[in-house]
This record gives sequence, structure tokens and C-alpha cells, in this order.
Amino acid sequence: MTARIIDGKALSKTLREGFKSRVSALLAQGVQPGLAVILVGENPASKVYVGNKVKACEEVGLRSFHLGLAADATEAEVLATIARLNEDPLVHGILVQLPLPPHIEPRHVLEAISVNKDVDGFHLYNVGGLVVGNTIFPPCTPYGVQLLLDTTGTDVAGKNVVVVGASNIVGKPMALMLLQREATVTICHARTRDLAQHTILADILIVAAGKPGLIVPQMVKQGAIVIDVGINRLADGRIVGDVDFAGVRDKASWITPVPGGVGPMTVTMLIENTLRSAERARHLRASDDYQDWEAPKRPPETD
Ligand SMILES: Nc1nc(=O)c2c([nH]1)NC[C@@H]1CN(c3ccc(C(=O)N[C@@H](CCC(=O)O)C(=O)O)cc3)C=[N+]21
Repeated sequence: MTARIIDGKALSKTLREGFKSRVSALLAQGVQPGLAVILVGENPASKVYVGNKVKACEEVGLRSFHLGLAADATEAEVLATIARLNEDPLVHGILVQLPLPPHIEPRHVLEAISVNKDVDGFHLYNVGGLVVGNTIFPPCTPYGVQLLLDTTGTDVAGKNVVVVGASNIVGKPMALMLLQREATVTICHARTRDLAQHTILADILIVAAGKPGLIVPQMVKQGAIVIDVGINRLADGRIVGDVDFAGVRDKASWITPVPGGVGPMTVTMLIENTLRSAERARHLRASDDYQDWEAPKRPPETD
């Protein structure tokens, strides 16, 4: 079997086209959705990611605010910047690019962001929302993976899903979202003993461990859906995921490429969350009924 490609770039393009009418509707009401990105220091990879985000914002008509702070900026300075953006009505989403320099405690920073502007979904309130099955802003990468899975037409309910990698920004929230959809979820680490014994059972294998070549064909069940969240830059400059793409492609039914899979979807869902924040801000002001995001219910059974 040669797996079909789950094309994150194409899905992103379609979704971003769809965003334009929502931006127009907001503009007609005098609101331009705005995203503020805070970057502390000069991490070259972070600069590329922030650049991608700002570019994507412009593409769909969002206003973006890029706040660059020096690498030696104090935690108090970062918190003061956030406090100002929390109050700024032109800003609907605030993102602090991770990783932060070691002298800054990420939890202090993430908890300072208004939950109404936490478009990354990293604030404890939004994380807690995932645990009980709804949240204001689902975190962008797992949210994007969920949409990529949906394009395969697979109902995850009852399926074995194995998530490799238990980070706060991908693995853990991903597992919670799939659990809500009634998948049987196993969370592994790159160092899980006999990792292959777990991954071989996966109908859906999601890999976010940051280790190139971690997943080889012998670890994958015939016909599995494989989602590669890893982004690793090799010495020769090539970007690869955590999955041996060429090898695993012969066993899987569907697979995401790197680049062009999950990465572009992360940026797209950031824009989705920022748009929703702007839409939601209007409703909150008008104090009418507003339904926050809720994990989609299992689709009705058809016979
Ligand atoms: N507060 C915060 N929120 C984040 O969402 C966040 C972060 N910090 N820190 C770093 C990670 C990483 N991340 C990516 C975004 C876009 C691509 C992306 O566009 N990838 C493309 C291009 C890859 C390339 O050429 O480098 C692709 O996979 O096709 C990848 C990775 C967001 N992150």
C-alpha cells in the first residue's frame, strides 16, 4: 500500500480563503482582527516562525503587531507588555513565542495573558477547559491535526490512537481532544520502553517527539494513519519530521509530509482562533448568547 498524502498546505489554503469573508464581515462592523506576537531575543528558528505568522495574518487581512524584546529583557518587562496588550482593544490575540530565554519563567508569562486573548490556548484556564471537553481556544497544533484527521473521513471514536510525545503544547492537549471524541488514547514518550509494542497497535499514530527517524516501518500497523508533528532541521539544512516518511509511506493508508503537513495548519488555526476572538469580543460586549468552542460530538451513526 502507498499512503495517500494529507496535504496540510492545501487545507490551509482553503481555510485561509474562507477566513476572508469573516474578516470582511468584521471590517464592515468597524473591527479589524488583530494579533500581537511577542518575541524575546533572537532565536533564528523563532524569527522564521514569527515571520510566517505575520505573513499569514497579512494574507487574510488581520492586523499584526510584532513586539520584539531584547534577549536580556526582564520578566517584569514582558509582563508589562502583556498587561498593555490585554487592555488594547485593537488586539484580539496575544502570542508569546516559545521558547523563552532561561531567565524568564514561561508559566508566569502564559498565565498573565487574558484568557479572552489566549489564542495559543496555553493559559491554565484553556488547558483546564480541554480536560472537561470544551475550551475557549483549542491549542493550534492539536486543533490543526484534528482537522487534518477529519479530511481522511475517519471517525476516531473507538479507534486506537497512540500519541508519541507528551509535551504541554502538543502531546497532552492532543490526547485530551481525542479522548473527548471517544478514541482509545495511549500517550508514549520517545523513551517509552519497547515503544514499537505500543505504536504497532495504533490505527492512528501521532508523533510529536522531536526525534528524526524515530518511527520506522516495523513500528507501524498496516493501513494506519500517520501524523508527523516533528520538525527537525538536519545538518545539511533539510527539514524532516520524526517519521521515516519514505519507508512508512508503504505501510500507512494516510500520512502527513514534513514540511507541508501539520506546520502550515498550526499557523492557520492561530488565525482561526484570532478571528474567533474578534467575533467573540463583539458578542461579549453585547452580552448576547455566545457558544464557545466545544469538542465536536461523535457524528450520528449511519446505516
Ligand atoms: N507560543 C508559541 N506558539 C506556537 O504555535 C509555537 C511556538 N510558540 N513556538 C514554536 C512552535 C513551532 N511552530 C510552528 C509554526 C509554523 C510552522 C510552519 O509553518 N512549518 C512549515 C514550514 C517549515 C519550515 O520551512 O521551517 C511546514 O511545516 O511546512 C512550523 C512550526 C509554532 N510554534
